[in-house]
Amino acid sequence: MSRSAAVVPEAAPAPLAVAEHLELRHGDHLAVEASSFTLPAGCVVAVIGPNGSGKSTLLQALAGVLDPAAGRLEVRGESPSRHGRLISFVMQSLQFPQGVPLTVHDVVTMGRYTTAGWFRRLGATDRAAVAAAMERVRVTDLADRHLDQLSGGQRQRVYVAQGLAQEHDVLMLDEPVTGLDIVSARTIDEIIHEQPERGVSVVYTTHDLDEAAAADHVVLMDGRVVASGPPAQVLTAANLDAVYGRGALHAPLLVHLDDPADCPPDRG
Ligand SMILES: Nc1ncnc2c1ncn2[C@@H]1O[C@H](COP(=O)(O)OP(=O)(O)OP(=O)(O)O)[C@@H](O)[C@H]1O
Repeated sequence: MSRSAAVVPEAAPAPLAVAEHLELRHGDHLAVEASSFTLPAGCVVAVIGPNGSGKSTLLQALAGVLDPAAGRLEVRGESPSRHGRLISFVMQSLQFPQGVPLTVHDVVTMGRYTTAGWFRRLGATDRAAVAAAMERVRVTDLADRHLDQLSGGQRQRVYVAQGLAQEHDVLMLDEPVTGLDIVSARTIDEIIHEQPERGVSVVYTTHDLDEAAAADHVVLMDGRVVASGPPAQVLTAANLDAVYGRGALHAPLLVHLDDPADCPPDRG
């Protein structure tokens, strides 16, 4: 008796994050009004919007350092605060304290402790992860310099190295290329886009429309999530007019859309 193989529908990949009527506050200030969206996993997600539109606030909530004021937010099916140690979060370099007497090597190594455990002695694997991260962002030659002796752009690269050294499978970066020279910005951009092939999901904020257009998924913000989806659906003239003002920006040329991303389809 011949048996035909049952056709099992492929399960939809689990999203990276799901928000329903999410509200975010800093004290009394409502920074992000009720927003609902879904972010795909294994992709590069760019968050874009004007100054003060809530990008950093949203990233803080996704990274589990700011609790929702209302609504629901899940990252990989759980409250993000439960993932604190499983997400690499690179803040804007301006938000880091100045005057801390640490070397570049110390700062990158600190990132590794979030993976290894604060009270554990770091082993060969940890040291290799630190060295590889410093090499990847080209700060190895700065290893013994104090942070205070670095330019803003060099410091920014050190913090990206700290995020990479953690080797978590979610990497969140707040304006990682702001203030970087062309070569450094390109290096960070390459690092961001090589993460999905390593199984790492990336969420990062940017002010650069072309960068957002090159992402797999875009979140457009203006005090709330105005649109969330593939760049061609989000970065439309109508959406950009609504957020930045009529005619202020031109929708980018979305050439990469002929080359579909390997991301799961948007369900947001
Ligand atoms: N710690 C804070 N306390 C009070 N209000 C805050 C705080 N951080 C941010 N805000 C306010 O929340 C809103 C969103 O700020 P957020 O930093 O998320 O914007 P952003 O889009 O990242 O801006 P930018 O592009 O300038 O970095 C702004 O109105 C801002 O003034």
